[in-house]
Amino acid sequence: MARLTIRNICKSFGSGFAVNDVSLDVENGELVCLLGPSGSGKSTLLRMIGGFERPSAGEILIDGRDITHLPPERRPTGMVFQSHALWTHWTVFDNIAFGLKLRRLPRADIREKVEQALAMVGLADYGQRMTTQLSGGQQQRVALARSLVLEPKILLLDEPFASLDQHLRERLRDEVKDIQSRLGITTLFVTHGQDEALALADRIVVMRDGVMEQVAPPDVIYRAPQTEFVAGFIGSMNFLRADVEDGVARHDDLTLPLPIADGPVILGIRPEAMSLTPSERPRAGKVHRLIDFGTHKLIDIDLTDGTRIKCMAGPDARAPRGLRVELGVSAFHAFRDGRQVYQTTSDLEATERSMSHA
Ligand SMILES: Nc1ncnc2c1ncn2[C@@H]1O[C@H](COP(=O)(O)OP(=O)(O)OP(=O)(O)O)[C@@H](O)[C@H]1O
Repeated sequence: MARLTIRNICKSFGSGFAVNDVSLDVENGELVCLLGPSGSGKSTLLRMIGGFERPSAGEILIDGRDITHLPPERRPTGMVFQSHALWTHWTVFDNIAFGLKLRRLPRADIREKVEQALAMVGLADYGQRMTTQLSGGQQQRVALARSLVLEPKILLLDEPFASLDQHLRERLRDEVKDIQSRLGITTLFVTHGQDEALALADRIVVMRDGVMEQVAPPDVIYRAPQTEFVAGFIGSMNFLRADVEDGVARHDDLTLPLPIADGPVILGIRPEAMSLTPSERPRAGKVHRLIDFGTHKLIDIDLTDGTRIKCMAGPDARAPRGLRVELGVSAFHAFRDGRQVYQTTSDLEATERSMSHA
């Protein structure tokens, strides 16, 4: 168990910053997901923590000890990469034992630790196989065991399941979460999959262009996105352009009370916060199509200003194509210049509740 402190860390490649002045504290046993689009600096940040990239500025501390300039092998970190880089001419056992042999542990200790690590990742009987005889998911498990066996204080995972199919990815994700919470190991997990981050993380760091847009538990990120970017990146969000006048936001298809200064605004409304009722108005929004997901339905609506939005409805909902509808809204966010300037109390209450549990 360890505490990780990142202070004002920067990394520039040539003229641009891949990571720009990032500061973050990760608590003992916490699992933090770095989430963001391709090129947002997630891997660079992780690689600096692991010692595979030299920061241009800033400090990295583990339990208060400055490790900024130590090489990877002298850091108490273990890293699992997207491509597992196992030694293909060695057995699974030898792959996992390698780091322990470098540390010159007695053979009996090595055997015991490797067997424990294999059991932990569900490969107890696979020690004598060659790594080429394993599936992609099993190879990633070996990569994980190879890191865990060294008992790192901090585990760093860089999109470890990106190359696996969805089903296997979900299974391994759950297994990693189980192992991580059982061992209580402080973990950073890079992903560009929002589902993965929402399912795994104690806290999510949303990154964009090398900076942190928001750092918060998953439900806070979902319910109280601080920027328009975070709102659009996590979950599904409908964005509507509206104008505020005298505390009311007006859009062709929607009017909402909005106690902020007059002027243009972007409204953000989740599909599950929208409801529909049939309309008599000839210029009301119109059903484009309905997709049945079994547990719920998703209805695409074409609004009069040409925007297409999504509305979530129950499994029995019906909405024939072309039906005119009025929109109802139970919760929404408002953004100006990319920043959140207002959100409804129902969302705020949910956020405050979850923060008081954190
Ligand atoms: N060795 C390098 N030399 C030059 N530029 C680099 C290098 N490594 C990363 N970059 C640049 O730094 C930026 C951040 O890259 P990084 O790999 O950290 O992003 P990422 O969020 O992990 O993306 P992905 O999800 O695609 O892996 C990108 O613009 C990338 O092109």
